Amino acid sequence: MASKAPTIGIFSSKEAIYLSLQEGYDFVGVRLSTDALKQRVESLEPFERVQEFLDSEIAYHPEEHVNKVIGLTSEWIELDSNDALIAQRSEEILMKEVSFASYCGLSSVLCNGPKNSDNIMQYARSILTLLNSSFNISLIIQLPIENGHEDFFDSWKMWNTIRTSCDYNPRLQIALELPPSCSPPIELVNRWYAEPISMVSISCMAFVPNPAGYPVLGRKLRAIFSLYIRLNPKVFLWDSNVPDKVGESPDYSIYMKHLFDTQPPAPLVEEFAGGYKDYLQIPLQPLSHNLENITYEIFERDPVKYAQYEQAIFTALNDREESSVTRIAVVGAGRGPLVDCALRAAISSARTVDIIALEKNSNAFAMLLLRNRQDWAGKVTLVFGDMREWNPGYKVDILVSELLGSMADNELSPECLDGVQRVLNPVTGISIPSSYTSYITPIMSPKLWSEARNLNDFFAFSRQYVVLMNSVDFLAPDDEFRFQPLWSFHHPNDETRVYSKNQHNLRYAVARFQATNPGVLHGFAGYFEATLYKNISLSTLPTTMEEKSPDMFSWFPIYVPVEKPMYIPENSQLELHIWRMTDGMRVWLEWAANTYLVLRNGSHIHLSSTQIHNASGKGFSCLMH
Ligand SMILES: C[S@@+](CC[C@H](N)C(=O)[O-])C[C@H]1O[C@@H](n2cnc3c(N)ncnc32)[C@H](O)[C@@H]1O
Repeated sequence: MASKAPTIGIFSSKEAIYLSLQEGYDFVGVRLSTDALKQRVESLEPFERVQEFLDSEIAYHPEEHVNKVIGLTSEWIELDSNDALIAQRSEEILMKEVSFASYCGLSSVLCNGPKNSDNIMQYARSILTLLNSSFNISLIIQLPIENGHEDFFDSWKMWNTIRTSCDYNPRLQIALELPPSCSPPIELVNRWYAEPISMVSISCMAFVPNPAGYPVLGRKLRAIFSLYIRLNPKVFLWDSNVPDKVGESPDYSIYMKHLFDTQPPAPLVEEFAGGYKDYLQIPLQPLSHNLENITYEIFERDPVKYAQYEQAIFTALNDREESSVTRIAVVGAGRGPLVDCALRAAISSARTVDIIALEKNSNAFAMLLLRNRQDWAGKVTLVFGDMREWNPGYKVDILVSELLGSMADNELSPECLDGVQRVLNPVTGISIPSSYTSYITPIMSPKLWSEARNLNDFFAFSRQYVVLMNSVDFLAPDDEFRFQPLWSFHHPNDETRVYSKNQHNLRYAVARFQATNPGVLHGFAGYFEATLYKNISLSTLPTTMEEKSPDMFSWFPIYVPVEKPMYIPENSQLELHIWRMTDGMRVWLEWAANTYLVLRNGSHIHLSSTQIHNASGKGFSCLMH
């Protein structure tokens, strides 16, 4: 279900505003000028200017419902006309209409989209002039999801040129028009989903009567619309007859609200963290910082992660001699949820265990002391300190840890576990997790990229961000190569390969992706899979999470941004170079991307490259101490 109540509006005249609102609409779209303006403009000599509007040319004046009105600019203007005079007059009129709308106190106006891709730069320049001449008002450009051109992406390409020319101005938004007979491919539907759609516009002609005579949308339109509902856009119904009295016009608003109400429930993660959609968070550094109580509390709300750990410990215990006593060390125990898992697994496997809980955060350790007294009857051995310096004088059988970040190793699990594996029985010892692998895919997301830029921080594009991704489109086709593995870590590590200054934990990977459709690279999305024990795993990877750890929401993906968005033409290859670097004190990522055009004969032409981001970890690194 959409998270907010829908906002539904309809075309109206100034006189019918009150009536339309009484009919149940949340806003109305009202013309700003009348046909008299068009007639006067057509009769002007080429050297004459439009000057001020005449009384008969103004269709709207400020009134009490001004906050529920969207101004509709003149449909007949053509910023992208081949005729220079028409283009110039159009810009003049649009400037006047927007200025008048702003004076009236309207917060947004709806403008016709471009029609002529040959003159798209002309259109874009006029829009930028308009944005620069107004400060409070948003320009919503109406664009069809597809414009009937042979190239399905033609309408999107025009938008992309305008948006890029206007330097991603946040007051430039889209009213995505869903024509009654449209049948766009899913790649195009998904592409628009990543764009700043503030409105979906549907002609009232698209409604057809159902058997009971009520207006409804056809199956295809309903399916497309149902996806965009998740963006909480305004819905604008146009082509309607302006009613003279309440109850006269068909019940479009009731039907649209019904459509919102009958959407399938949102994924669990959205119920839990819907407010965090597309919100950039700097990754935690649980090794060098002490986490707050609330952070632990949020971790502990995900039942799936702990169920998987419990199952892994249970299976590992079952694999041990029935009569043996198993020493389990939970390292980085936090407030103790994995200790609970180990205790429950011991009961269900009927094994005798000796549990040690180690934690270096003195605040969380206070909680472990309390829990040991209140919940564990003092049976758990508590150790305060850094696991890398722990010298218990005995070996443990199972080492349980959860030190994973959104790209698996980015919270320095490898560095911590390398340091503590000395205490693991070298022959039969088990590490839970036993391995993990990071995955990556290129993404287009004007939203995430703009959020990073709006941080106004010199190092904004040197960091990675944890994000519940929503306004994102994948640039690689939906096949087995969309998400590519970068590197893995295994525990216990082969000690002969542990070098000084942490050099054995350096990694370098090159991932190559085909892009069949055009797009813009705004960065990469990172995920991980972890094997806890045998076939018991955790996954945040969209292709395997359903099978391995369904409904787990402990980790959002990571956004690895690129500083300059890079246009990706159709049939090109995208190459990511990514390094996990370390100097023995810190660990950081560096990354860069290249694009190549793939010719029919299979040869590649280099198109462009990004800089290497975060060189020497100058912008962002994780401290090892
Ligand atoms: C992601 S939290 C997990 C907490 C808990 N095990 C859970 O699953 O809810 C990681 C914990 O490991 C601790 N930690 C990280 N590095 C550590 C180290 N080198 N030695 C001891 N504790 C560490 C942190 O303080 C934090 O409490």
